[in-house]
Amino acid sequence: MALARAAELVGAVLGGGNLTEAFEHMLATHPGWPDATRGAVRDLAWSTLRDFRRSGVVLDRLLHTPPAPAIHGLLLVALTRLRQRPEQAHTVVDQAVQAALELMPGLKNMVNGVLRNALRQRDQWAAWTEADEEARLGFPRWWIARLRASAGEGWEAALAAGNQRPPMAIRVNTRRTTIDAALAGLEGAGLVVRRLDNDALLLDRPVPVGRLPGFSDGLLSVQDAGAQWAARLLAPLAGERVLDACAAPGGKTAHLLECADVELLALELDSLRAQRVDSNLARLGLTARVQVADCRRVERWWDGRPFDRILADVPCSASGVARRHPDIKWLRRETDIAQFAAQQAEILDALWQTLAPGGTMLYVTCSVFDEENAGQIARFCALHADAERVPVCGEPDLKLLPNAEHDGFYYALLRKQA
Ligand SMILES: C[S@@+](CC[C@H](N)C(=O)[O-])C[C@H]1O[C@@H](n2cnc3c(N)ncnc32)[C@H](O)[C@@H]1O
Repeated sequence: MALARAAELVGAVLGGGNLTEAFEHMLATHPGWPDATRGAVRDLAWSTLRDFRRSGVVLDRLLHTPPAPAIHGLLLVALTRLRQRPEQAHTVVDQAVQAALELMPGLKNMVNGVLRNALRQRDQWAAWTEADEEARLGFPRWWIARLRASAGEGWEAALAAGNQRPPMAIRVNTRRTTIDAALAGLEGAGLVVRRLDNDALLLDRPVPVGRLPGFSDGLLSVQDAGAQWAARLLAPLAGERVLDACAAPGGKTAHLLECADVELLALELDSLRAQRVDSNLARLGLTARVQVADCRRVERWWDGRPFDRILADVPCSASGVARRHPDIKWLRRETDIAQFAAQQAEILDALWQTLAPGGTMLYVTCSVFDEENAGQIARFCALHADAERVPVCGEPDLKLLPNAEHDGFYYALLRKQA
């Protein structure tokens, strides 16, 4: 059953769909699924898509043309499973044939034949993978080239980390508890936790949020450790006017409000996503004004009172979080990067007008590509003579590449001359 449902999800992505949306839709149509089923389907679909091209190179040897997305998805899922559980080969093939019967009965024999053929050539898989850069590194060729150019010598480790299951980190709501008390609570619940430099609490392995003591009472949130730099770096002070220009789902909005009593305006373009900001804040006992707006259309939302601090957590390629959203590897095109960069430039230029002289703006992406990061900030500073760079952790900017502790992020801090 898990195989057929995961195949549908992978097939949806092969057809150009969004993985998270497809999964949410599937859960909505199967409300009775136990946690174990949800987890199994998710794990299989996500790991298949994370293994970009590894199963694809095997299929390329066995099929001249790719079949319909659902069956193509099924073959990729089954090959991924065969790599994960070689000792269960016959069970996996039988399950795949059952899944084919359900998805496209006419292709049952083809699925059986391809998988048995693949198994007969299993000792070749490693060599086929090794000979194909995309399969060996698990990312599209253009992505590898860009990361190599942007990240220096850390590029290969960043790709390897980007193929792993992501870590899980906790943010403590310091309005309701202390870091020490939260740490003790997590350890008391049998979890192994490490406190990082920015007070993010890193779990040794992901757990369902239901296992986090105090989650429903708003003591804790799940937020990647890399994302927990934003509020620290922007460092708002009590009484300041703060703009969070691209806010949903509201992780950083909440963190800013946990740090200081500020007057915060949270803007979000997508009205459905804006509701998630409201619900996150409600769980944590925090308040802000949440407004659905395009932050670039300043004349539509700004009352003319300048902000002391602005968080610009802009839309981006999300190349730093691909292990959480592995459909990105399959769906992004290299030409998308210039489009994101153009959109980011518009956002930065628009928001700058609303920043008070002497105020600071934090630019954030979860991208690992220079064009969206340091290149974007260099462009901005060249155009705005009143912008000065503020060092971040002693460096011009903070470039976090994905690793075992955090996802990939970019941070740059700008001050408007007084
Ligand atoms: C990287 S996400 C923000 C994540 C969020 N800051 C957090 O930590 O939870 C970018 C968000 O910006 C929104 N967005 C994109 N373009 C926008 C625009 N022009 N104005 C306002 N929001 C925008 C997207 O819908 C998306 O929710």
